[in-house]
Amino acid sequence: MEAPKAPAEPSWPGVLRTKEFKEKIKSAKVLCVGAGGIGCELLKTLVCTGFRNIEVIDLDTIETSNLNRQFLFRKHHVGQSKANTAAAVVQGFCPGASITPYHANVKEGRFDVDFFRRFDLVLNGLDNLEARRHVNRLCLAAERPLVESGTAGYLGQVTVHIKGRTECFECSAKPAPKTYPICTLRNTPDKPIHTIVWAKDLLFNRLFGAPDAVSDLDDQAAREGGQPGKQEEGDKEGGEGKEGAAEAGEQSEEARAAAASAAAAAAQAEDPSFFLRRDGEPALEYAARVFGRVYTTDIQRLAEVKELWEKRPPPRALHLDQLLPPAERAALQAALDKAAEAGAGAGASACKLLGLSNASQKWTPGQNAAVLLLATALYHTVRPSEVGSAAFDKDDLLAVEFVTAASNLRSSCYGIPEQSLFDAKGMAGNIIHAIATTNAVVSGLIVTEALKILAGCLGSLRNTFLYEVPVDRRLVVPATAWEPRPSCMVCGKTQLTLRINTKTTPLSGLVGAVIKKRLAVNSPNLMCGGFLYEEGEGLEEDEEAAYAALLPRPLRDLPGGGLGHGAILTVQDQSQHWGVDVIIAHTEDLSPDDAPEGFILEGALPTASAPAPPEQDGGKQQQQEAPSAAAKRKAAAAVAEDAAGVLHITDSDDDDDEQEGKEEEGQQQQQQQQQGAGTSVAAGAAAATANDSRKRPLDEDGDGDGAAAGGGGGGGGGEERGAKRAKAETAPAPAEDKDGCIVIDDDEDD
Ligand SMILES: Nc1ncnc2c1ncn2[C@@H]1O[C@H](COP(=O)(O)OP(=O)(O)OP(=O)(O)O)[C@@H](O)[C@H]1O
Ligand SMILES: [Zn+2]
Repeated sequence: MEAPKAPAEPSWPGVLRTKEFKEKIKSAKVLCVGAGGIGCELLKTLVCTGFRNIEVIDLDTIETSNLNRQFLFRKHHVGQSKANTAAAVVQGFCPGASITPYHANVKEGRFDVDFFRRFDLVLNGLDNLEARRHVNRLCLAAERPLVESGTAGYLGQVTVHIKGRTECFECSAKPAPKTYPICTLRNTPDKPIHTIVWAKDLLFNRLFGAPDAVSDLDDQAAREGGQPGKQEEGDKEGGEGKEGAAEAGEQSEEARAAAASAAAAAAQAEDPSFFLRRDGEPALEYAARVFGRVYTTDIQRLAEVKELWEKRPPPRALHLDQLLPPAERAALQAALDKAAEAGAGAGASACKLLGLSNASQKWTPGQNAAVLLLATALYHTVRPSEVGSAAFDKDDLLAVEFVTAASNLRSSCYGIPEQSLFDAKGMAGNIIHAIATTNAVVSGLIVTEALKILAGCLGSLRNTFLYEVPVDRRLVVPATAWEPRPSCMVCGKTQLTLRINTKTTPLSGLVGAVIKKRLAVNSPNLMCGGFLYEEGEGLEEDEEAAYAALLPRPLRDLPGGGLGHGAILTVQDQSQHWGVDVIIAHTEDLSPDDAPEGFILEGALPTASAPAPPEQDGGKQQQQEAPSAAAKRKAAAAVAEDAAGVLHITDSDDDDDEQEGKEEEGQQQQQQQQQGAGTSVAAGAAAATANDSRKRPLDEDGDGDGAAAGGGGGGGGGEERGAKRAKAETAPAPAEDKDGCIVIDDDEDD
């Protein structure tokens, strides 16, 4: 008799019950990148599942604000390395495990392809695109499977990336950096986010940041008279401000012309040294001088540019003496002296000194002025070494106080509603308040997919999405893991086209905005004919100097024939084992609306134009995924199948219309909530900076699956993928327990 054919793959989830597989879990080597909200849950879930060889990388230290959800950390850990602490704590409750921590950036050279090859699985719990893209490239180079994850409030997702079998992380387009028209930020703000971005990116940097930190915003405005500028927010590296994206390109020609005259007027009056504290100048007097310039004279000058105010009221200047009479300013001096005596240092807080203890209560204009003055003076008095190099950090209380007060004062000039410290912090830091349960569910899903990979059950792999209100009655929606996209610039073969003005764009612009930010290249190596430019470890000093000297030169005037129209630039990154060819297309007619970043990169990439806020994308995605009634029935069964061993949240019977109506209503509300929320997941393809509880769902753009606006490159392909996501499969449902949960029978089968 012929022997029955062995199944190509072990059966899922049955394989979980075998002794061999349990041994396999025990000996598997796992790399976790990130020990934050998802990472803490993940480490715990891994050891509870039986994994015993884990290495974890995280560059950060523990903040008080992490403690509400990063449950491995306690108050006494604040300030310590997340990786080291997480490893020690997990080791504490699972002494049999070997947990190796690295308090480091995953982009460091030591985490190279050989490092990645040591692992069976790579699991990401990161919060920014740049690091995610870097890990993706290393996993491809090392041929190691990657399970990616992201959460934002109640939203979350887990995706599986196996070279040659499923999409790589970069097959789907990711969001382009959000842009705000600079003329709006500088001259005509009309939303709280505009004044917050102005306070954070312009005024904060101008007073406390590195000398070049603000030049992007200032120079560009002066040069171009209001061309939209980049605005990247979010995590350490990137993020997104929700309202900005939709605004890029809102400006009419007239508004731009008016902005040009305003910018020219401002540029004329501009003397950067004005904002520096003079020798011997008392800190509070300096702060008052800045106040007078920013909120009195600058506003008065702007109000006089008539063209700007044809369709809106002009701003009203503020006068410090009216807001803060001299007696009150004297009290500020006493508070400042007290802080200096106490050696307040990094913990200095203007609010504490002023008794403003309720972070949810809006301040009066006088209180805003007091906070602004005191925060500025505190920087100079108790944190002087940081002046000239500070960068805004949402976890730095003094920085948040300064930004809140500075933006509120500007808002009151323009009749924009002021914000509480709590809300301003959320907007400045692009915070979506993290939900511990979402992180826990996501970590469970990561481990589920990791187990399937380890077991070789590749046919059972799923990308899974968590929603805030049921989509088709489901909060957890699985989809078959998508195939790689042949045109992907990372795992496939594609050439990109870069439309850029090669006469006026310097090499520094190409390297910074295109190569590093847009392409997420870590250590660029650029070649074209006789032209060569390199960065990274191992360069001699004279080489570094020679390359640095090329940076200010316009592209087409570079040595070796230049980077003019038709040139093919080969971009390589040794640290990522990755490269791509970029065809240069010279163009002089890029409008700020079409190319807010000053260039257009085409190919298998998102375009920079009109990126949609993730919240909106989330909504669109849900709409697009709303399947037909037949698909719904299938989907219910698919959930049952896919949820085996994971979660089962909804029943599949009683298919009544009333319920459907409620769900639709719920979805609409969810979309509205997401679109209208005062906080946002940061976008920022390369930048990104989505800090926070600022969790980013990886598909925040949504355009990779044809759902979102601005998805460049593969429209048709995108739709197909969207359809795939919605596609459900049928299979017999495993038995449920009385709570509707499907549980794995954990009995030994021997
Ligand atoms: N390049 C990187 N290398 C190593 N770790 C990184 C890198 N980028 C981000 N991380 C880590 O990924 C983790 C992401 O976790 P999470 O999103 O919870 O952020 P968080 O900073 O802990 O939270 P919050 O932003 O709300 O304060 C962080 O601990 C962060 O330090
Ligand atoms: Zn790819």
